[in-house]
Amino acid sequence: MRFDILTLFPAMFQGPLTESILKRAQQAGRIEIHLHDIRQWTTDRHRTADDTPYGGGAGMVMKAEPLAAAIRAVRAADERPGVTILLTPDGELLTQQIVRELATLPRLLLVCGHYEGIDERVRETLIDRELSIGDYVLTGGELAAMVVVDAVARLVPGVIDSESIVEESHSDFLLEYPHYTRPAVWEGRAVPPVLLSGHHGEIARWRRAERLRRTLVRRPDLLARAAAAGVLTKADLALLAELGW
Ligand SMILES: CN(C)c1cccc(CNc2ccc(C(N)=O)cn2)c1
Repeated sequence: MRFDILTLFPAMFQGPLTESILKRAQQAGRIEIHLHDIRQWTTDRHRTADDTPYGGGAGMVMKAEPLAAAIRAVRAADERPGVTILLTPDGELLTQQIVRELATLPRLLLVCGHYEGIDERVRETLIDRELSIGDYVLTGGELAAMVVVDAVARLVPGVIDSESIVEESHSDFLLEYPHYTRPAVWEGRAVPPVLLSGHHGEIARWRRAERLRRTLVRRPDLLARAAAAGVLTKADLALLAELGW
């Protein structure tokens, strides 16, 4: 899978995309990440990529010409079809479902807006999809782009061993069960005995119950979605009834 990132600050990506899993994935050729400095497509002496908003108001808006030229040039750099995504607080909220969908694509172009955003005419003509990583405003789309690359890349085959793809959390809407490892007692706190029992059926039941209980307490909204999606079994519903749901 190929990621193209269009940004005014390519240096911001050193670190998250050049270390650990994403670095190894690139070395192994599972993913390619290409960074593009939008300023490369400015044409004036001052390399102007943003300007004041028509109609007045604070902040700056990213200019259409350099951004459009950059998107078109980057798209043309590889024949694989890609989806061009703008990271913006106004976008569709990113979920694991969307991440799974994006991970099936051959290519993603991520546009990192800055300041107060980008000229609307670029959004209308060249942006295929707008995504937000959460309801908060950042100084730029770069961190949001890194989150998208991280979440999507980890689902690309061969990037992490399939066993450790903890797809269950959030794939059926339920939160994770609690995890423990050695020592069996730590500062006087013992690991739940069922986990040391070796009874795999009981362990599975205990884990499912914990996922339901934690989701009920922390994310009742996810529980409602799980019910609507029909992923709760009769046993789940019985247990949730006992918990007062
Ligand atoms: C309209 N506006 C302020 C704006 C428009 C486009 C880009 C930017 C750059 N900042 C971002 C980007 C993404 C996110 C997110 N939540 O994904 C938060 N902040 C801001």
